Amino acid sequence: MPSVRVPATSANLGPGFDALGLALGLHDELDAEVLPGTLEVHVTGEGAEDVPRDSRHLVVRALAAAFSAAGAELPGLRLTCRNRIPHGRGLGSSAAAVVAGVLLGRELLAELGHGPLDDAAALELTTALEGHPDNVAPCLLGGFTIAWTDERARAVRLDPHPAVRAVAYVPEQPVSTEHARSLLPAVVPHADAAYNAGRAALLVEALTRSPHLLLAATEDRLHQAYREPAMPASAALVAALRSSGAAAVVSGAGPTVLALHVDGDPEPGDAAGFRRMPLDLVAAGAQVG
Ligand SMILES: Nc1ncnc2c1ncn2[C@@H]1O[C@H](COP(=O)(O)OP(=O)(O)OP(=O)(O)O)[C@@H](O)[C@H]1O
Ligand SMILES: N[C@@H](CCO)C(=O)O
Repeated sequence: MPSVRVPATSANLGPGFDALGLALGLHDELDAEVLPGTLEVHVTGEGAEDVPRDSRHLVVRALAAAFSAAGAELPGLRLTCRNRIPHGRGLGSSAAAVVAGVLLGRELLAELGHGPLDDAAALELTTALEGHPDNVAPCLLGGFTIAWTDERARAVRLDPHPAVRAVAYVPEQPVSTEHARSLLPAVVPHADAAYNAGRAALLVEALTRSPHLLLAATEDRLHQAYREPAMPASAALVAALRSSGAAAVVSGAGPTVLALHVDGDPEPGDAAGFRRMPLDLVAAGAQVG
C-alpha cells in the first residue's frame, strides 16, 4: 500500500510572486490502496469537517489526473488522509494535496504495471492542477525553490542558509487563493515590476548565503498591498513584525504571515488573533513509502 508524506510550503516570500517557495516542517500523511468497485475517502485532522469524501476530493482528482496522463482508468480505492496543514491559509495545503495524489497515483500505476510518470511529468501535472508552480515545486523537491514556466513547468532547488528560521502566524479564518488572486490587477506599474525583480534576485542571495539581507530582500509591491482588504490583520502584523526587524511576508496567497529570522536574533513573539507556529525549513520534499 503506497504512502506519501508531503510538506507544507510558503510561496512568494514577498517579492517572488508565483516563483519562489520554501518547504516547511509540517506534513500531511496519506496512503492509498486499490479496492475494486468502490471509493472510500477517510480524513482526519485539518479540513476533515469540510472536504468532500468522493471523486471531488482534491487528492482523488489528482490521482485521477495521474491515471488519465498514463492513459489508464482510475481503479476503486481506499484513500486515507492524516492532515496537519491548515486549509486556505497560505501554507500550500492544495499543493500538498495534488502532489500527494499524483505521487500516490504514480506508485499505484507502477503496481498495476503501467509506464513510469517521471519527475518532470509530476511537476508538470501538479502545476497544471494547482495553476502555478511555486508551491508544488518545494513540496516535490524540498528546500528553497525557484520555479518558472516556459512550454512546461520547471524548477531548481537550492539549500536555504542553515541559520534561517521561520515562524508562521496562522489566523482562524481562511481566505481562498482564488479570492486572493481575484484582487490582483492585470497590469502593474513598470517601476513596481522593476522593484520586485531586484528584491527577488536579492532574496536568492539572502536566503542562501547572506541572511542579514532578508529584511530588504522580502519587500514586495506586486501582490501584498492589493490583498490587504481581504486580510487587514495579516497586513498589520506584517508591518509590525517588519518594524521590529523580522523579515515578515504574507505566506502564499495569505492570510498566514511568515516571519523569517536569523538564528541567534530575538525570535518574533506571539501575536493576538494568530496561532504562532515555529516551523523548520526542511531539506526533503515529498517522500513516498
Ligand atoms: N488535504 C486536502 N484534501 C482535500 N482538499 C484539500 C486539501 N488541502 C486543500 N484542499 C482544498 O483546497 C482548498 C484550499 O486551497 P487554497 O489554494 O485556497 O489554499 P492553500 O493551498 O491552503 O493556500 P496557498 O495556495 O495560498 O498556499 C481547501 O479549501 C480544499 O478545498
Ligand atoms: N503565488 C500564489 C501562491 C498561492 O497559491 C499566489 O500568491 O496566489
